[in-house]
Amino acid sequence: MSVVENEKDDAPKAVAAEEKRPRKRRRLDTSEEAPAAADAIATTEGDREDVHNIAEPPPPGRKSPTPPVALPSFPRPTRPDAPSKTTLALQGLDKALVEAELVDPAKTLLFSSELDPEDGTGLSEKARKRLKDLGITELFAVQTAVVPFLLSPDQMKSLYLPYHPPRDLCVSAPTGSGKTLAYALPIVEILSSRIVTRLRALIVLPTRDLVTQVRETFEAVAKGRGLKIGTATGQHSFAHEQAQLVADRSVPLQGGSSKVDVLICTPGRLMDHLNGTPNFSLQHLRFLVIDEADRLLAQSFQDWLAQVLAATRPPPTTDSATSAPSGLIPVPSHSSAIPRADALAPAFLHTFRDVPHVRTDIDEKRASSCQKLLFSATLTRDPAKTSALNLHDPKYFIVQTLTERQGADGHENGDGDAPVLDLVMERFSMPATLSEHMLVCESSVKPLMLFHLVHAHGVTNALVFTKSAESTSRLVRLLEFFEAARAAAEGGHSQIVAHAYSSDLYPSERKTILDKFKSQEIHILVCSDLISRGIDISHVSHVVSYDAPVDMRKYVHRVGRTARAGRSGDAWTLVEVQEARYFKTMLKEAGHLERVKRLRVSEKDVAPLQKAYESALSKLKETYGRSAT
Ligand SMILES: Nc1ncnc2c1ncn2[C@@H]1O[C@H](COP(=O)(O)OP(=O)(O)OP(=O)(O)O)[C@@H](O)[C@H]1O
Repeated sequence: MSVVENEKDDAPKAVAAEEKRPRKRRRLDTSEEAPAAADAIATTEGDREDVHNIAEPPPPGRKSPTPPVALPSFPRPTRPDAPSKTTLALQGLDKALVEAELVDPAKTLLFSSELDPEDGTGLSEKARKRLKDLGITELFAVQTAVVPFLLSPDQMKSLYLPYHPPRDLCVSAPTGSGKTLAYALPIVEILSSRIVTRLRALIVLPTRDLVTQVRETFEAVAKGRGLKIGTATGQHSFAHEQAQLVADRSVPLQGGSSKVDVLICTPGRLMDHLNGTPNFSLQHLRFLVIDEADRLLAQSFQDWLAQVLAATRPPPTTDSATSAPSGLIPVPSHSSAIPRADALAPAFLHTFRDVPHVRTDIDEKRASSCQKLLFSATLTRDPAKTSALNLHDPKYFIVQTLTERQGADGHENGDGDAPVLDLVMERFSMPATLSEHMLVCESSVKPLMLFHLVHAHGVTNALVFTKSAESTSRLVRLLEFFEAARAAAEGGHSQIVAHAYSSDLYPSERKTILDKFKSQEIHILVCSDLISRGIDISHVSHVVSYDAPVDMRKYVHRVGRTARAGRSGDAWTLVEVQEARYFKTMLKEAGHLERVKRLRVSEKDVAPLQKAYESALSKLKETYGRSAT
């Protein structure tokens, strides 16, 4: 009984189980109908509906008809197109860099000497007048972008922006395009509103010579604006510099005690003051300029960048630091310094000793007001280097000739090249007024080739770059012997005066030599890469790379010593036969090979100089007591 009952009970369950069990898969029909039905299957949406219709199960009671003839066929998966070079090059880049604003180097902005809010420069009447006195009547391309960016809107002119920190700025613009004025002008404009002196602008440069040069620009622009400008390069004793930079060193002052508004310095000396000068403080910095940024970011000297950035930021406010009552900002460890309320930067006010700040929910976060400005003709795109700067919402400007790849608006054309691509691929922009040549020759005839070029082109204002201080002095001696031999043989010739310029010289000697070169008492300055960056000598008509530069950055900076500020200039590179392939590949990779024309010099061309040259060579051998070639 129980068995029957059980059977009865189980029956519906069995049916249900049967229903749940998946139907047996129908065998694919391979009958003759199949191809016809398969033809009906297509890949369009409409056709797919047909496929579903075919696959409908037969109505109940009917014998199963021919099952679906085939599974729908879909297009074979194909490999996607390989990503373009552009896509690959832009991978992993900072969004800000990808969205860089392109500036046409030909763009200029004429400004009137009267205040004109319409021109969008943001320049005050005083600044316009000063520029006019300096003979500057228009802004160059890089300045048309950077000056308004830093001067407008109006709130950006504040000395402190603790609740609304300013955007940082990265600028890549060709050599001689006026980058110095692009940052000096807005800095002077903004700092001129100050009442008390604090160290508010720090300009870091890689060499002493550049510090001197940038100081001259600042002094020229800031004349009559009441700002104090200082330098720190190690040229003077440390104590002397300390006395120039800091007013009171006797007691520690929390807000520092600066005697200058603007400090222009090399990173090494900056570190010395940061670590060794009492009351030297960077808490009030409104501007941190890193000129020749790619070179300076490559220098890890004493981890200078990290230390400088740390000194501009307010110290953290952790409750665990002291036994301050709950809700009160603890007194930081350096609280032994004497506070002066007005001397502390707003973002540092919580460090004010003995005046605890009651923290509330409506307290706004205060940040450093320091705006970082990076400049170079060969700006790095290395994310590792730029990330160390901790840039705040950076804006990039790239001054670069519009190529055929790009539209007039600077945005990419059909082939997908973004404006930033040239920077990413290290295809640096060169001055349009520069003409470039290379001369491939045996290393033994390089001096003769140089002398030929100098005389054939009547060169009297040239920089000649060599690979070392030793080859600099040998070349200068040889040129002196050559000029003397030539004058003796031919008589009546005015001689070319050459001088070596190297780091072995004392700063005062270097200044004298540069001054003589500027006044054209010296016609040719033979040097190493010491002055290949940044140095601005307007009348340099020729740059000769006597020893070919080893990388593109060096090439760009060397040749950029001529053709500055819209003037024309020539750059020649002497390339030894065995170096030619490497040099050309370097240019090609930088997309620059077509710009550098080949120069050919025949034996006939140099024949008139041969005798004097041989005489000079034997004199040099006597002097050095060994082979001179
Ligand atoms: N608006 C202007 N009008 C006339 N001359 C200018 C203007 N701006 C800059 N100059 C001049 O152009 C020259 C080059 O400027 P600067 O040295 O700033 O170039 P740079 O872009 O910093 O070059 P580099 O990359 O080689 O350092 C300087 O002699 C400067 O006085």
